[in-house]
Amino acid sequence: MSELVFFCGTMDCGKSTLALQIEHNRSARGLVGMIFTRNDRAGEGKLSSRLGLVTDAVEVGDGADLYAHLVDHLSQGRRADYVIADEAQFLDPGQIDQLARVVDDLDLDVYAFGITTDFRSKLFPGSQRLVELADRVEVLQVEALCWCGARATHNARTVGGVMVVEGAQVVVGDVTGSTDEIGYEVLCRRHHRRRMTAATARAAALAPDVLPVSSG
Ligand SMILES: Nc1ncnc2c1ncn2[C@@H]1O[C@H](COP(=O)(O)OP(=O)(O)O)[C@@H](O)[C@H]1O
Ligand SMILES: Cc1cn([C@H]2C[C@H](O)[C@@H](COP(=O)(O)O)O2)c(=O)[nH]c1=O
Repeated sequence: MSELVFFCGTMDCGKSTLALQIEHNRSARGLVGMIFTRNDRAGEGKLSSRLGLVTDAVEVGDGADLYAHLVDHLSQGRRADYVIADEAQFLDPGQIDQLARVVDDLDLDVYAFGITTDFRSKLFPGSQRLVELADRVEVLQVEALCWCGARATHNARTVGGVMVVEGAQVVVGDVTGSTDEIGYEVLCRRHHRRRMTAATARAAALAPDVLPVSSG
């Protein structure tokens, strides 16, 4: 029986790497995948991992019908044995319904990968629909870590290392701490709630009022 599986986790926990491994293992056995993505950092029509692997993919545009795309593809006599959808948080809820229909009506496995919550710890609409519809939700087991060493569960958006809580839900970016630009950092819930990033924790530790006071 085919399945809709949602592989989720924070940013930088290995979702795209797993998507590429699933693709590699199936194509090594002669299966052909249909790979969808949206807004990958490597550019349009790419599925990329921080480990350096990248593959071509179909860029999903606003209003694209993923079920119709597969039906067209198959009716032209072309193959698709399974479907991968990376950056699935950026798909709209209707597109997630279309993926569920691919499973039920075309009998193809669909593996979707994405972050569940945004920088304000609110569900992305696409991820919410995946949680509602998926046969299985798998949280990735390679833990991304907060600067404090705890398991990272939340995604923070930063500007110059400082966590921000205002702005558009979608801003493509990375976790490599850049200076003034918008970036991201994964945090545990405690430090996300306190808006304490690695940079602000470091600054607080160096502040004069917390330096040891000499008794002499
Ligand atoms: N230089 C490196 N050496 C080993 N592993 C790395 C390196 N850079 C990144 N990684 C691994 O890749 C993971 C990120 O993989 P990626 O698939 O890009 O994540 P996601 O799609 O979840 O954002 C990191 O959590 C880490 O485990
Ligand atoms: C938290 C958050 C993230 N994004 C963007 C940033 C990245 O481009 C992707 C996540 O990619 P990854 O492969 O999982 O690292 O999502 C965003 O647009 N809005 C957010 O709130």
